[in-house]
Amino acid sequence: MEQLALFAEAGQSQGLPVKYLEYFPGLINKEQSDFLLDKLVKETPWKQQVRRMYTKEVITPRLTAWYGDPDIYDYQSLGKTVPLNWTPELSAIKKMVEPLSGVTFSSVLLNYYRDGNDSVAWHSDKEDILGKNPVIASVSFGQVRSFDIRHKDDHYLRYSVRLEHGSFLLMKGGLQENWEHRIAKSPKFMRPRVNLTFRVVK
Ligand SMILES: O=C(O)CCC(=O)C(=O)O
Ligand SMILES: [Fe+2]
Repeated sequence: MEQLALFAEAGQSQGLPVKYLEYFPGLINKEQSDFLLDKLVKETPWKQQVRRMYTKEVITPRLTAWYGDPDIYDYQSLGKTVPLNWTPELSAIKKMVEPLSGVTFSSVLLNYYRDGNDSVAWHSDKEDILGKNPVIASVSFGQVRSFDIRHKDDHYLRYSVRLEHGSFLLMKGGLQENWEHRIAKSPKFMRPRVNLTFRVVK
Protein backbone atom coordinates (compact mmCIF):
# COMPACT_ATOMS: atom_id res chain seq x y z
CA MET A 1 0.00 0.00 0.00
CA GLU A 2 2.87 2.34 0.93
CA GLN A 3 4.39 1.59 -2.47
CA LEU A 4 1.13 2.47 -4.25
CA ALA A 5 0.75 5.75 -2.35
CA LEU A 6 4.29 6.77 -3.28
CA PHE A 7 3.63 5.86 -6.88
CA ALA A 8 0.52 8.03 -7.07
CA GLU A 9 2.40 11.09 -5.84
CA ALA A 10 5.51 10.38 -7.91
CA GLY A 11 4.78 12.87 -10.68
CA GLN A 12 5.39 12.59 -14.39
CA SER A 13 6.89 9.28 -15.51
CA GLN A 14 9.72 9.48 -17.98
CA GLY A 15 9.53 7.52 -21.22
CA LEU A 16 5.78 7.14 -21.65
CA PRO A 17 5.09 4.53 -24.35
CA VAL A 18 4.07 6.98 -27.11
CA LYS A 19 2.38 4.33 -29.21
CA TYR A 20 -0.20 4.11 -26.39
CA LEU A 21 -0.17 7.51 -24.69
CA GLU A 22 0.63 11.08 -25.73
CA TYR A 23 0.42 13.93 -23.24
CA PHE A 24 -0.05 17.60 -24.22
CA PRO A 25 -0.21 19.99 -21.23
CA GLY A 26 -1.80 23.39 -21.84
CA LEU A 27 -4.12 22.50 -24.73
CA ILE A 28 -6.58 25.03 -23.27
CA ASN A 29 -5.24 28.17 -21.54
CA LYS A 30 -5.76 28.88 -17.84
CA GLU A 31 -8.44 31.51 -18.26
CA GLN A 32 -10.59 29.33 -20.53
CA SER A 33 -9.94 26.25 -18.39
CA ASP A 34 -11.08 28.10 -15.23
CA PHE A 35 -14.26 29.16 -17.03
CA LEU A 36 -14.96 25.66 -18.38
CA LEU A 37 -14.33 23.94 -15.03
CA ASP A 38 -16.78 26.27 -13.30
CA LYS A 39 -19.42 25.92 -16.00
CA LEU A 40 -19.14 22.13 -16.23
CA VAL A 41 -19.35 21.69 -12.44
CA LYS A 42 -22.40 23.96 -12.18
CA GLU A 43 -24.38 23.11 -15.31
CA THR A 44 -23.85 19.38 -15.93
CA PRO A 45 -26.73 17.14 -14.77
CA TRP A 46 -24.33 14.97 -12.70
CA LYS A 47 -25.44 11.53 -11.58
CA GLN A 48 -23.94 9.00 -9.22
CA GLN A 49 -24.28 5.58 -10.84
CA VAL A 50 -25.30 2.55 -8.83
CA ARG A 51 -24.06 -0.77 -10.19
CA ARG A 52 -25.05 -4.25 -9.14
CA MET A 53 -22.03 -6.41 -8.32
CA TYR A 54 -23.33 -9.93 -7.68
CA THR A 55 -25.69 -9.34 -4.75
CA LYS A 56 -24.30 -5.96 -3.64
CA GLU A 57 -25.13 -2.51 -4.98
CA VAL A 58 -21.97 -0.45 -5.47
CA ILE A 59 -22.08 3.35 -5.78
CA THR A 60 -19.58 4.82 -8.24
CA PRO A 61 -17.13 7.00 -6.23
CA ARG A 62 -17.50 10.05 -8.53
CA LEU A 63 -20.24 11.78 -10.53
CA THR A 64 -20.74 11.16 -14.25
CA ALA A 65 -22.64 12.37 -17.32
CA TRP A 66 -22.70 11.12 -20.91
CA TYR A 67 -23.15 13.32 -24.00
CA GLY A 68 -23.17 12.36 -27.66
CA ASP A 69 -24.76 12.24 -31.10
CA PRO A 70 -28.52 11.60 -30.99
CA ASP A 71 -28.30 8.31 -32.90
CA ILE A 72 -26.02 6.44 -30.50
CA TYR A 73 -26.96 4.43 -27.43
CA ASP A 74 -25.46 2.04 -24.91
CA TYR A 75 -26.92 -1.00 -23.24
CA GLN A 76 -25.86 -0.72 -19.64
CA SER A 77 -26.94 -3.06 -16.85
CA LEU A 78 -30.60 -2.19 -17.42
CA GLY A 79 -32.04 -1.19 -20.78
CA LYS A 80 -31.01 1.39 -23.30
CA THR A 81 -29.13 4.54 -22.34
CA VAL A 82 -29.18 7.53 -24.70
CA PRO A 83 -26.66 10.37 -24.36
CA LEU A 84 -27.44 14.01 -23.54
CA ASN A 85 -27.22 16.46 -26.46
CA TRP A 86 -23.87 18.18 -27.12
CA THR A 87 -23.53 21.59 -25.43
CA PRO A 88 -21.70 24.45 -27.25
CA GLU A 89 -18.72 24.08 -24.87
CA LEU A 90 -18.42 20.30 -25.31
CA SER A 91 -18.72 20.64 -29.12
CA ALA A 92 -15.98 23.30 -29.10
CA ILE A 93 -13.60 21.08 -27.08
CA LYS A 94 -14.42 18.13 -29.37
CA LYS A 95 -13.43 20.25 -32.41
CA MET A 96 -10.12 21.15 -30.71
CA VAL A 97 -9.13 17.55 -29.94
CA GLU A 98 -10.23 15.90 -33.18
CA PRO A 99 -7.34 17.14 -35.38
CA LEU A 100 -4.87 15.93 -32.70
CA SER A 101 -6.62 12.56 -32.43
CA GLY A 102 -7.21 11.80 -36.11
CA VAL A 103 -10.82 10.66 -35.57
CA THR A 104 -14.32 12.15 -35.31
CA PHE A 105 -15.78 11.50 -31.87
CA SER A 106 -19.46 10.66 -31.35
CA SER A 107 -19.63 10.89 -27.55
CA VAL A 108 -17.97 12.20 -24.41
CA LEU A 109 -18.07 10.77 -20.91
CA LEU A 110 -17.69 13.32 -18.11
CA ASN A 111 -16.31 12.43 -14.69
CA TYR A 112 -16.48 14.79 -11.71
CA TYR A 113 -14.08 14.05 -8.84
CA ARG A 114 -15.36 16.24 -6.01
CA ASP A 115 -12.37 15.66 -3.70
CA GLY A 116 -9.64 13.13 -2.86
CA ASN A 117 -12.23 10.49 -1.94
CA ASP A 118 -13.50 10.38 -5.50
CA SER A 119 -11.66 8.00 -7.82
CA VAL A 120 -11.88 5.50 -10.65
CA ALA A 121 -10.59 1.99 -9.90
CA TRP A 122 -8.20 0.05 -12.17
CA HIS A 123 -9.99 -0.71 -15.44
CA SER A 124 -9.60 -0.56 -19.20
CA ASP A 125 -12.11 1.01 -21.57
CA LYS A 126 -12.74 -2.18 -23.44
CA GLU A 127 -16.34 -2.35 -24.57
CA ASP A 128 -17.91 -3.74 -27.72
CA ILE A 129 -19.37 -0.33 -28.58
CA LEU A 130 -15.83 1.16 -28.73
CA GLY A 131 -14.41 -1.45 -31.12
CA LYS A 132 -10.82 -2.76 -31.09
CA ASN A 133 -7.94 -0.44 -30.13
CA PRO A 134 -10.11 2.64 -29.56
CA VAL A 135 -8.72 6.17 -29.77
CA ILE A 136 -9.85 8.05 -26.64
CA ALA A 137 -9.10 11.75 -26.07
CA SER A 138 -8.97 12.84 -22.42
CA VAL A 139 -9.20 16.50 -21.37
CA SER A 140 -8.80 17.52 -17.71
CA PHE A 141 -9.79 20.61 -15.73
CA GLY A 142 -9.15 21.49 -12.11
CA GLN A 143 -7.14 19.60 -9.51
CA VAL A 144 -4.07 17.81 -10.87
CA ARG A 145 -4.56 14.09 -10.26
CA SER A 146 -2.26 11.18 -11.15
CA PHE A 147 -3.39 8.96 -13.99
CA ASP A 148 -1.69 5.62 -13.32
CA ILE A 149 -1.33 2.89 -15.92
CA ARG A 150 -0.10 -0.68 -15.37
CA HIS A 151 0.36 -3.65 -17.68
CA LYS A 152 -2.32 -6.30 -17.21
CA ASP A 153 0.22 -9.16 -17.11
CA ASP A 154 2.91 -7.37 -15.08
CA HIS A 155 1.66 -4.93 -12.48
CA TYR A 156 5.21 -3.68 -11.82
CA LEU A 157 5.31 -2.30 -15.36
CA ARG A 158 3.66 1.05 -14.78
CA TYR A 159 3.64 4.76 -15.47
CA SER A 160 2.00 7.81 -13.97
CA VAL A 161 0.95 11.03 -15.71
CA ARG A 162 -0.09 14.10 -13.71
CA LEU A 163 -3.06 15.42 -15.66
CA GLU A 164 -2.90 19.20 -15.40
CA HIS A 165 -5.59 21.89 -15.72
CA GLY A 166 -6.37 22.30 -19.46
CA SER A 167 -4.30 19.26 -20.50
CA PHE A 168 -4.95 16.68 -23.17
CA LEU A 169 -4.02 12.98 -23.05
CA LEU A 170 -4.42 10.78 -26.10
CA MET A 171 -4.98 7.05 -25.47
CA LYS A 172 -4.60 4.74 -28.46
CA GLY A 173 -3.28 1.49 -29.93
CA GLY A 174 -3.28 -1.53 -27.64
CA LEU A 175 -3.57 0.54 -24.43
CA GLN A 176 -7.06 -0.72 -23.53
CA GLU A 177 -6.19 -4.27 -24.65
CA ASN A 178 -3.03 -4.71 -22.58
CA TRP A 179 -3.04 -2.04 -19.90
CA GLU A 180 -5.31 -0.80 -17.12
CA HIS A 181 -5.61 2.73 -15.74
CA ARG A 182 -7.01 4.47 -12.68
CA ILE A 183 -7.29 7.72 -10.74
CA ALA A 184 -6.44 6.73 -7.16
CA LYS A 185 -8.00 8.23 -4.07
CA SER A 186 -5.71 10.63 -2.23
CA PRO A 187 -5.46 11.35 1.51
CA LYS A 188 -4.28 14.88 0.61
CA PHE A 189 -6.64 17.84 0.24
CA MET A 190 -7.94 17.76 -3.34
CA ARG A 191 -9.99 20.43 -5.09
CA PRO A 192 -12.63 19.46 -7.68
CA ARG A 193 -11.56 17.97 -11.00
CA VAL A 194 -13.58 17.34 -14.17
CA ASN A 195 -12.33 14.92 -16.84
CA LEU A 196 -13.77 14.48 -20.34
CA THR A 197 -13.09 11.32 -22.38
CA PHE A 198 -14.11 11.68 -26.02
CA ARG A 199 -14.94 8.33 -27.60
CA VAL A 200 -16.04 6.90 -30.94
CA VAL A 201 -19.10 4.74 -30.30
CA LYS A 202 -19.64 2.28 -33.14
O1 LIG B 1 -10.47 10.84 -14.97
C1 LIG B 1 -9.65 10.38 -15.77
O2 LIG B 1 -8.62 10.97 -16.08
C2 LIG B 1 -9.87 8.99 -16.36
C3 LIG B 1 -11.32 8.59 -16.50
C4 LIG B 1 -11.46 7.21 -17.07
O3 LIG B 1 -10.56 6.42 -17.08
C5 LIG B 1 -12.74 6.79 -17.67
O4 LIG B 1 -13.73 7.53 -17.61
O5 LIG B 1 -12.79 5.71 -18.25
FE1 LIG C 1 -10.94 4.80 -18.42
